[in-house]
Amino acid sequence: MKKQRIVVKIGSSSLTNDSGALSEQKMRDHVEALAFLKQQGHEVILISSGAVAAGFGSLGYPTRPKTVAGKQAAAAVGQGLLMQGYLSLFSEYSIVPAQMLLTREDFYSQERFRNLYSAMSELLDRGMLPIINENDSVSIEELTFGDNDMLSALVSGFLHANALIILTDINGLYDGNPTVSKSAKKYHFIPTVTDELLGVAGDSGSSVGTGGMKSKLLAAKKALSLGVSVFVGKGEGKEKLVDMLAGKGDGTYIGGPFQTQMQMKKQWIAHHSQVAGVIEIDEGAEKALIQNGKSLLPVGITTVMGTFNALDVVVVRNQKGQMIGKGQIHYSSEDLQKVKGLPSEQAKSYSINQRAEVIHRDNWVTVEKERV
Ligand SMILES: Nc1ncnc2c1ncn2[C@@H]1O[C@H](COP(=O)(O)OP(=O)(O)O)[C@@H](O)[C@H]1O
Ligand SMILES: N[C@@H](CCC(=O)OP(=O)(O)O)C(=O)O
Repeated sequence: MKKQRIVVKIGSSSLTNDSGALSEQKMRDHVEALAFLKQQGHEVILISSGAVAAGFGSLGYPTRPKTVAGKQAAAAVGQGLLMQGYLSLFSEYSIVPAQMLLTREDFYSQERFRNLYSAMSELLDRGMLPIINENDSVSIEELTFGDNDMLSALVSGFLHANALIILTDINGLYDGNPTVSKSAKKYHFIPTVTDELLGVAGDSGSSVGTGGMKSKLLAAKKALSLGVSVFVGKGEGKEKLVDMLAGKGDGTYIGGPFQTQMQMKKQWIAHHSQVAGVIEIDEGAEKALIQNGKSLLPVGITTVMGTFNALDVVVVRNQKGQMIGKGQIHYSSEDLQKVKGLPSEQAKSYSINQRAEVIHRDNWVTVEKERV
């Protein structure tokens, strides 16, 4: 099989024993399978939960803490224990893990996003095995991922992974929560994530997991939109991940292998950037952007709303007030107010790169029309 880039996410429930503490036996099983996958020549990125589960006992909590401070303290203790476990187990295969702790903000800023990409590429080029978790002990509550499902989807998208494997304590998605309904039936393959499927996916069944099957499906939906197919399930033994990759896994396959990959920058513009303002364009400019695949020029701009800097991302709407896309802009709002409606020759000295385009076609993403 051709060398592939595989992101594997392991949930807390698949790393802990009945009392909620880290299970060395479970970790050993995962590490053996990850090492085997890597030995087949694939690039492997691990998203591992388990920091809170690993740490709460040492802090004297009887169960997984519910408060933010409690979880952050537990993660601060547990992340070290988790990595200690991985370092020692991977050393048996001469694999060097590299810890990366991320927050949601790392996906908002293009500079951080770019840095993250370079660091990750360097690690992979040098044969390391990145192990990613949310930076729980510093994450601000409103900005947390909460569980690592969405984080794994975003990472697999921006790394253009060939597959995202989400390992959990259940062998896939059922048409009802199987811990509640014994007659629930398993889906082996779903081409896409519909609202109906989201309706049957419930919360976590365990005291250590967060988000349950619902958050896995939401993550799968995001991964599919970023061009990555997903598997959700469980397994045991050295060959479990290789089997999952080969379509022989015990779980649910979501999407297919033929999803198109968006360019990294467009992906960032479409899904991770924060919108800083709105501009309105005339009909000629709309046609040039949408139908002719051209860049947006100052002459087509009719209205500028909000305060933004050059290189921020803005929403573009048409004369009917419909959002038609998003793009990275080459003028600040102040300068765009001055040059809107002007010919390119007169406008270009105000742009960040002295070129006339307001949004270059390479930095433009068309979206389905919606009202803004
Ligand atoms: N429709 C469903 N199909 C399968 N599992 C479901 C469903 N609805 C809820 N669940 C629950 O989701 C749990 C897995 O999620 P979670 O506990 O968050 O795991 P993890 O720690 O791996 O992220 C399962 O153990 C199961 O109880
Ligand atoms: N970042 C947290 C993950 C929280 C969590 O429980 O996530 P998950 O088990 O993936 O549903 C940790 O390491 O404990």
